[in-house]
Amino acid sequence: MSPDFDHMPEMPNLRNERGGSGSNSSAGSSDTENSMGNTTTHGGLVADNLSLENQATQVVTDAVVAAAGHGTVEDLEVKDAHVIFNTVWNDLEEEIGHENLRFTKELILLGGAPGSGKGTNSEFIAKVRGLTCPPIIVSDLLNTPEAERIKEAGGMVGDTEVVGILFRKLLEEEYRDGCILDGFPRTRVQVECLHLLVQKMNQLYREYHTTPLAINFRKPTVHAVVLFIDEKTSIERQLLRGRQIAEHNERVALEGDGKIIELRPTDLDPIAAKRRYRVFKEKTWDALQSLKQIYHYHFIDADGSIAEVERKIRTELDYQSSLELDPETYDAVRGLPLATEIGVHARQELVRRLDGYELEHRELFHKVIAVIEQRFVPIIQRHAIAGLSIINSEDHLFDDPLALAMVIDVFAERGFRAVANINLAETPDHFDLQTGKITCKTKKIFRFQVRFEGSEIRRGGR
Ligand SMILES: Nc1ncnc2c1ncn2[C@@H]1O[C@H](COP(=O)(O)OP(=O)(O)O)[C@@H](O)[C@H]1O
Repeated sequence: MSPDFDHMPEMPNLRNERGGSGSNSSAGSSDTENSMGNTTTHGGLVADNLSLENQATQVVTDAVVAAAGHGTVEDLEVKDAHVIFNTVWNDLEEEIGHENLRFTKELILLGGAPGSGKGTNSEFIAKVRGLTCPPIIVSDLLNTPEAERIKEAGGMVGDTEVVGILFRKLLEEEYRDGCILDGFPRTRVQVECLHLLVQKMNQLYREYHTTPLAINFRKPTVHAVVLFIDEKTSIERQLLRGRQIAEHNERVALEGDGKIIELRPTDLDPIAAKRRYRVFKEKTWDALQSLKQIYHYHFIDADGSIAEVERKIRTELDYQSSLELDPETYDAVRGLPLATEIGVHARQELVRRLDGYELEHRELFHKVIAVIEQRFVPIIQRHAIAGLSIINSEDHLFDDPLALAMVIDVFAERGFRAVANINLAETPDHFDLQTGKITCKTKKIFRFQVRFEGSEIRRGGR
């Protein structure tokens, strides 16, 4: 196995192959082409589809900024969350009494970008889960003048306020069997507060388990349902909602029948709608993803018609419950990504990686692009009909694994599917007449397979 791979960053579609001296690797210099891909592989390391990026945007809370330099962002957020949680919890306990801290049995956390369909699908999800109470729409709970002002600007209300109001709401009798939380958690601090709440609920369950009050303290279950849409769809749907509500309110004003619905300024202004989506991406997305490590996690690709999304939600919820995995088994596999999730994210991650190359490795990136343009593209053009080119290169540029990853990503961005192999070809270099020992020279050959839609040529004769 090539030692290069010991230090190789994660990269997509990169294979390491060791070819013996008999391999068909082209030993010539520069880039060569080959129309047959018959490489010999000997137990090479395969590192397919691994992501290069590890650049998740960090959420920085006010407290973190204030305390900068005293620990990691995560540590500080956990501390923040403990302070917030303990304050809220102690207040509640004092106000209503320990044995009245009766929370819900089943929490369904409904998350997703603005416009992803949380409001649209919450009734359907309630039906599927057999819940009759209305969803708790967290942003509707936040209606103090200060909170309204923040919401109108597309920002997020402070964690202390959200957690305080929400926990109080969750204690209402009608949510005892379960409830849908539309729009919580939205930050990592809120995720931490949720963990602490679930811990307390579990403690209460254990405490009252063998007492006559046990029915009020059932073991909680938590499901996270995450609806995924991209930025463009998010903005389109926010604006669509704005138009629908404006039309509805006009009708109500004209006919005097029905109720005026609150119209969010961000639903009328494309720039504000975009800002709202960005806030979601920076602060909420990672927080939602982290839920899959702990709770039942349902990722839904929410692109498509309302009926299609409903179908996906039903399939996902039915599927997970029909598996009836033992909790320990489920715990063991839950951290692995779902196939649907990977497919949907692939494009976004590619964009993020490409932008990262331009920002952080500009010189190498432009060298790679130049090689592709000047040496690879002419070869590919000659194989336009076959839709497959195999290009061998000995360019030392590719000694850097990042350069190989760049080739694959650039091709992917342009609609090609590329795979890179490294062949180590050993050619006899020296023959010792006395001992009979042959010394070989190892040559590294980078082989790129580039696939694309070939051209249909109608054969003559008809
Ligand atoms: N699958 C869908 N296809 C088309 N429009 C949708 C879909 N889901 C929701 N919408 C529309 O998008 C807008 C925003 O949906 P909403 O449920 O209010 O999103 P959220 O609560 O996640 O912000 C609404 O006008 C809704 O009718």
